[in-house]
Amino acid sequence: MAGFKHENVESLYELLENLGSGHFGVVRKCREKTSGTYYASKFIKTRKCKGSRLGLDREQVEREVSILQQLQHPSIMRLHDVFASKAEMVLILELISGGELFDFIAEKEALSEAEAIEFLEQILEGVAYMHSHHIAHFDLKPENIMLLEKKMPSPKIKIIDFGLAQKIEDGVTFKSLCGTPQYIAPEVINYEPLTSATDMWSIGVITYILLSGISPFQGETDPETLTNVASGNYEFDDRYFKETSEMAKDFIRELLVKEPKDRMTAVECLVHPWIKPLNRKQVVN
Ligand SMILES: COc1cc(-c2ccc3ncc(-c4cccc([C@@H](O)NCCN(C)C)c4)n3n2)ccc1O
Repeated sequence: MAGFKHENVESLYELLENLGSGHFGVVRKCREKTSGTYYASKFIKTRKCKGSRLGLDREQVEREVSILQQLQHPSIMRLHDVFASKAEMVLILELISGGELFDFIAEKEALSEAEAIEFLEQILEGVAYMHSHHIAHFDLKPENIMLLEKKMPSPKIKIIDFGLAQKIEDGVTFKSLCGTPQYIAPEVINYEPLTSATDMWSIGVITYILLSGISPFQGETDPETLTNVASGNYEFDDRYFKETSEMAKDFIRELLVKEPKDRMTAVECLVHPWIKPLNRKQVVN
């Protein structure tokens, strides 16, 4: 993909309906005029000056673009083109039409272990790939996992929103207080160095939610949620986990570990017996 285009995005793309919006900006469906291919276009207002509270830092968006340009994996949404003007940047992205995993879970309340494993294996392959490129996402949550198509027998997932992602450099400490309370790891709250293990905590939380429909650390308020995360205390309430296999609980236990270096890596998760059964006896329904 070339560098940033400076012409008007509408010279090359026909802008269509709004798909949604969020902290990141607005996402619109669009159609590339030359090929007729449909994409998603993410419009991001950039700050006019350093002190301004409106818009995102240009460097922050350039970092997201640089990270996306390094990632080509089936589980990670693809960046196709980028436009930049004085006050706005537009990312042209692979169109993902199946909605958020968050909504998929909400409709089903909880998934079977086999369904959860099918999603998690794809998420872990994408995360193992990004970690192998020394990139951490730092905002993994069901809202940032989208389904490529609705109603497919085996839905394909896409990880989106790399707005908080960072290159993890050896010897370079990265700390941040960003993220969503119920998914962030204890080291984020304690303002300690963040690493790829920070993503693995979030995957433990996502797994817990996929299997139960409830969130392990969710409190009545954000401060209460953060206190629960910092304590690392959670339980497998029998009302939601009585049918859950010990193997699945072990998988979660090996991720929701306060000490980052003691958590499973994405590669270790992919060979955990719950994800990759060693024999038929270990296969879950
Ligand atoms: C690259 O970063 C982003 C990509 C996207 C993205 C990429 C491809 C794509 N195809 C369809 C959509 C889409 C469809 C419906 C709603 C949304 C979005 O507004 N909500 C999903 C994002 N989530 C962060 C709430 C996005 N998207 N969204 C959304 C947010 C991002 O920060």
